[in-house]
Amino acid sequence: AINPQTINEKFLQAQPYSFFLTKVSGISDKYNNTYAMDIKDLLSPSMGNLVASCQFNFMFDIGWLMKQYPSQFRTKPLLIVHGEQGASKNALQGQAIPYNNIKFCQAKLEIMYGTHHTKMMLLLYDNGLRIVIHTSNLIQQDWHQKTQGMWISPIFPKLSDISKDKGDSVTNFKRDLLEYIQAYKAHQLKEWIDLIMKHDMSSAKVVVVGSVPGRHVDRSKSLWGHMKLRKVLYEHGPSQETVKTWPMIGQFSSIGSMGPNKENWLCSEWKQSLGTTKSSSMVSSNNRLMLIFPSRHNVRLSLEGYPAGGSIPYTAKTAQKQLFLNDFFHLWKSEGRGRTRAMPHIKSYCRTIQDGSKAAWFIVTSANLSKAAWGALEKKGAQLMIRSYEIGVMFLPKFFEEGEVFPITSDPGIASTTNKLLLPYDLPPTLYDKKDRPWMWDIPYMDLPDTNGNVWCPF
Ligand SMILES: O=C(O)c1c[nH]c2c(Br)cccc2c1=O
Repeated sequence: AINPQTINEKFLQAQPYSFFLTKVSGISDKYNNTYAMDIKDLLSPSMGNLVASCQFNFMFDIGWLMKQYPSQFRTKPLLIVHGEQGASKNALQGQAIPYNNIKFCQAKLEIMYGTHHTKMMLLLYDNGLRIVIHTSNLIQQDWHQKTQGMWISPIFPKLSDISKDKGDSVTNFKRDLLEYIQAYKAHQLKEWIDLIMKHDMSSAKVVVVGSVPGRHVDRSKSLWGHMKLRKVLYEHGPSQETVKTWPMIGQFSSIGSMGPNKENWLCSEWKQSLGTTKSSSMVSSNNRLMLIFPSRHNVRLSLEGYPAGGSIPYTAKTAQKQLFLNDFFHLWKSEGRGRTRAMPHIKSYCRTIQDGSKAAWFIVTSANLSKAAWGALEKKGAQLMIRSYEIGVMFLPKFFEEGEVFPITSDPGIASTTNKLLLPYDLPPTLYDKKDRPWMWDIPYMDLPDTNGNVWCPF
């Protein structure tokens, strides 16, 4: 049905990829009625009769979050997994004083500058368990006028006790999800680990790509970050022959320090991982890397205006050290999804044919373009150092019975009448104008007013 009327119809229409964007206030309904979910849709009784939930995230407004649950679910046990320490940890716990159903789990962050970026919902119903892996903070403005992504699992049924089958899928979704959650080594997560073990996730078609802080060596080196991506592409990726001229695309809402030049990390180890193909990890330098990141004018003309930039924390100090990135930048454009003015907080990566009609793989994740998120090889490649917790899911054609590549589109109308994977932005990407610059959140923009007639003075 091109115009689904119920949450369930919307969910069914988006299968088998089950990749949605968040609803955006202020754009035509036709861009919100299909392939888009609001947080209230996710938590609605139509999705399942909630028994308990677990919310992994970076930023929380607990009062607002509780209002997103239907009233009958607001007293169900809720575990909040966060990365706050000290005073901000106390402040977060202070927000939950009125709610005696809320417990906390502090993810340990033992490496400097690491953060708990992971955004994931574990939703336990009376008839099974659903996982949502997404990109939105649990604050109102992350669900208002931004482009955010989410993968919504089916309801995984309970394993029949007698079944010896451990309930995993061909993509080892369950094994990888358990390995990720076990890496927290947090006693508050034990009951959720036990619950995951008891459910049948054999229908999961996506691959988990997560990051946990640490200096990972030997077998662990390929469990996380861009080395997990490299391993998955080496085993399940496209043939070198098929994609040898295909560009790689990174799309994100913040950028870390890339080092002194593109050879330091971006176009060496990171690009090598994105460019890995079945049984071959060489990537020819002529494979283009295109980076989609909001420009100053993207932000100025957005629905939120300059304040959208408050969630695009790229600093002038970091930008100044890496002007080589300017050759890679492309605009945020999402005419197909009606979201050109809904600034991206989604992070996604893919490899597509130049004309944008096919993709070899697609990832939606919490991970921005940073060594902290994806990891940096150290000790001559013997260890992968990751600072932050991240999680995302990877779509590979072979697990969706698609040949070697996905047909893709950015037009929901086309997606609804074919089985094409629907992307969040327009392809091919559009280079910045000569004079445009990447958005930086810590410098003033006084010369031109934004959508709401305001200027930006971040002091
Ligand atoms: O992973 C995320 O969601 C985010 C991480 N860091 C942020 C900073 Br620093 C400032 C403003 C927004 C964000 C943000 O949204």
